[in-house]
Amino acid sequence: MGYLKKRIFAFRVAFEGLGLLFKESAHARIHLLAIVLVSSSAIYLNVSNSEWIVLILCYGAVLSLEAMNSAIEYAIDLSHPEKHPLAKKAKDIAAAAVLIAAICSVIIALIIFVPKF
Ligand SMILES: Nc1ncnc2c1ncn2[C@@H]1O[C@H](COP(=O)(O)OP(=O)(O)OP(=O)(O)O)[C@@H](O)[C@H]1O
Repeated sequence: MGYLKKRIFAFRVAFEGLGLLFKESAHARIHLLAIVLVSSSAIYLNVSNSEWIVLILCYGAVLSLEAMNSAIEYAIDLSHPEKHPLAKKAKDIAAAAVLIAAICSVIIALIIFVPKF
């Protein structure tokens, strides 16, 4: 496979992964709904460019960590389908990463939106 074909293939599988994420993870779909609702409010309340940049960084952080969380869950289920305390730790800590980003995003959204009311 040539260099360009390899790069195009890598993009294609990454987009396939994105499709899988929203197909298989209810949490990812909930995050997407939250993004649509927050963005609609941001348009309605005419937030500034810098506020948009912070919101988009939050969207990226939450969705990326949700994708990593799902990938870690699949990797653990593949490598160790039986119950194991380390599998539990790995999955719980991966879920905590999403939670941290989500809590920070809610605080940021409050800082941006509350003064506008
Ligand atoms: N192999 C395992 N050994 C021990 N505990 C596990 C194991 N698999 C899952 N668990 C526990 O069950 C919880 C839920 O795991 P699961 O893989 O079902 O993810 P989930 O949170 O339901 O994510 P999703 O909704 O995206 O499927 C984990 O956070 C962990 O506490």
